[in-house]
Amino acid sequence: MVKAPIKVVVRTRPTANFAYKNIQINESSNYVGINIPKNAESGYVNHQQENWGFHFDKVLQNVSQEVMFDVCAKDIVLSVLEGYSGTIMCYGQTGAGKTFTTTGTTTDYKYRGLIPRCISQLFQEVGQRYEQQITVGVSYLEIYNELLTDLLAGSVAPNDQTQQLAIQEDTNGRVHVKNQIIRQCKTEEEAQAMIFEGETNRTISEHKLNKNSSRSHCVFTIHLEIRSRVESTEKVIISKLHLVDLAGSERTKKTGSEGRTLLEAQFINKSLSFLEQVVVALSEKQRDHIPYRQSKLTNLLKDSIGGNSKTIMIANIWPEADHLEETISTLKFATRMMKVANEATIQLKLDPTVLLKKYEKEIKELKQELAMHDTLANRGRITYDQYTPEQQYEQQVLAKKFLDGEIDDIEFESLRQVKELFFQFRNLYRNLAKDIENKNYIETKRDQQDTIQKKKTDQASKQQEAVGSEENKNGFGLGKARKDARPQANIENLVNIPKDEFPEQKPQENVIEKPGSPEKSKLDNKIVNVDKKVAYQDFKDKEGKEYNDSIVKNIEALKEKKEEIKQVTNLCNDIKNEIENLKLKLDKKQANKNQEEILQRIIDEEEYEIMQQLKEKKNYYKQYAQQVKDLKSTIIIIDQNIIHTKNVLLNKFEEWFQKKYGISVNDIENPLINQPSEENITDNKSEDIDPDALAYIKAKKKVTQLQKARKMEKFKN
Ligand SMILES: Nc1ncnc2c1ncn2[C@@H]1O[C@H](COP(=O)(O)OP(=O)(O)OP(=O)(O)O)[C@@H](O)[C@H]1O
Repeated sequence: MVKAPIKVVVRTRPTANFAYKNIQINESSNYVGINIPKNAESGYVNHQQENWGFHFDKVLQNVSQEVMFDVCAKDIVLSVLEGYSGTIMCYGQTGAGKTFTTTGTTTDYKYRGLIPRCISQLFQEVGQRYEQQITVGVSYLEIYNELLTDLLAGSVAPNDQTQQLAIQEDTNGRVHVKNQIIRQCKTEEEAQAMIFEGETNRTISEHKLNKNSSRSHCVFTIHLEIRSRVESTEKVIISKLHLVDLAGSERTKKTGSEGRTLLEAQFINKSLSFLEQVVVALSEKQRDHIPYRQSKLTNLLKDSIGGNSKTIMIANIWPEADHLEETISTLKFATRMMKVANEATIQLKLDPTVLLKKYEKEIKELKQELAMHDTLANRGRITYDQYTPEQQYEQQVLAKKFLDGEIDDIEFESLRQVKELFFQFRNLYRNLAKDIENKNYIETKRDQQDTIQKKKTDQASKQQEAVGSEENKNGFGLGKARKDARPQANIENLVNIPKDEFPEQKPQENVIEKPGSPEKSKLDNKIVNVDKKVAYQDFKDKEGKEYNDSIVKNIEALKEKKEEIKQVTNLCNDIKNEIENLKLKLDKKQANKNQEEILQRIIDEEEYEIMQQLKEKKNYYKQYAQQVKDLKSTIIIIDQNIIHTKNVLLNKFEEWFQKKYGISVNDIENPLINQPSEENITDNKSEDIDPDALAYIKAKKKVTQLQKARKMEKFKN
């Protein structure tokens, strides 16, 4: 942002009748002095001012058009190409050389004015700025009797009401002219042609002082749109260069205007006096209201005077004795103008095409993200802190359930959770791999022991057979009788206590029992007489009742909670679908918008209604999702309670069994009866199956999975 006062350059019109007695010009000190001797008719006591002295940024006398351009326009053109808007305006009495300065003459090339010279320089610069794509547009307006006329709109009558254009301000306070024609010019020639087109359409009124003088204000504007060719951005720099040829500032009485011309002159003076008021207001620091809206001229030049433009005013004076008053008036106004500070800024706009592409990309990415977050229970609470040990355990339980097939789906709440779950899966995989290794080791050991044991048993049988034949010979036949006495049904009906749930049996490597020895007989008798299932049921009804009841109660509660979570999940899904539908509706509405509506973020009633509904549904979704979350935690807790109580019950049963029968439950090797197949076990049915059987199945399933994993690992290696 550059804050700088408006620059003022004084240009004198060359004349053979220069008022040397009255006007003193010092170009090196940029000074203009005026002396008007006191009127003798005013008497001895005369307060009439005699001398005026003015200092300006530059005072130019008898300079060429080229020098004029170099001093006043060259830098402004360059800064317009940088993105700053600029204004060069010519002010002065009729005939002082405003049009000559602004447009110049068509008779001689060297007399061309600022507008054609600016166009030339601009196109030269544009041709050299390869890294930028610069679009040049031209507009030409005339303000005549407070009416705006577009000089590029064909030939129009000066006061044709239908040609009225409107001055508007956008949301950034930038001034625009509605319905104004901006001709895009690709070449310098095209742009130069616009000057002539405008000139032919310019309204010229007959005037007493100068036939050619204009009674209107003319604003020629070069519009630039600068895009970078190097980086892809939706930002477009927009800048304007106004070249303003103001109407003559002379007073009405002097022109001797009559009728229609008088009306014109009043309008001119009015709009110039409004311009003066704006300048006065801006030059006084304490003034906060600037009366821009009083006239079309001040409204149109709002950016140029006290706004965000780099502005130069050229005060054209006609240094002849006849025009001394007008000269003083022009120089006074010019001095005021020097007190006005402008704050030049680079103006940007967003290119709708690039912006649309960017939005499309953004929408795509957001949709992906949304899909990820769709199940997010509480969107506002995404955090990226580390999971606490409790949370990690929760995720571990979830991962286990998923691996065990207890749940088929995981509702992710955040990316953080996805990450954590991945860690947990890895941990589980590592642990399982270790387990498999250990189990394989134990199994190999067992096989070895079994082989040794088998060999020994075979030997013992042979010996026993030998003894038996001896006994038969003696008429006892005990061996066979004992064998038959073992009740087969009882063996099969032994209680279905999973072996895995009891402590691992230590391999009894050194126990070599002689068949028929007293210890072995005692053990065999015990096994034969104990029905595990009956014993376990008996235990559960009496000593283990408290634990068994707790398990039953928990299983009931689990059932209830599972039903509840099912219902709330359904509700959640319904709301999710409703949200999806509303979003689709909203997308559709937004797709039907035009670019202006998108840029101005215009929302109609229906869209607002959809947004409200969406907000409401999202709140409901949050509540239900929270309920699901709470229920899940409850279910996990109940599940853990069941497992824990079951372990306690089984341990107590083992103690009780040992006490009662003198052996461990594990000493009885028997298959489970009515063993449900793994395939038949589903979450829904699991509550109807004996929990112990279920635990066994799960354990078995786990081992199978471990073995599968092991195989897979071997396969991969
Ligand atoms: N610096 C100059 N060198 C040569 N001729 C000039 C110069 N300034 C003005 N003139 C001549 O003076 C005449 C009046 O100038 P011009 O039409 O530019 O005045 P103006 O201020 O624009 O008047 P109006 O307010 O009527 O538009 C023209 O013939 C123009 O060629």
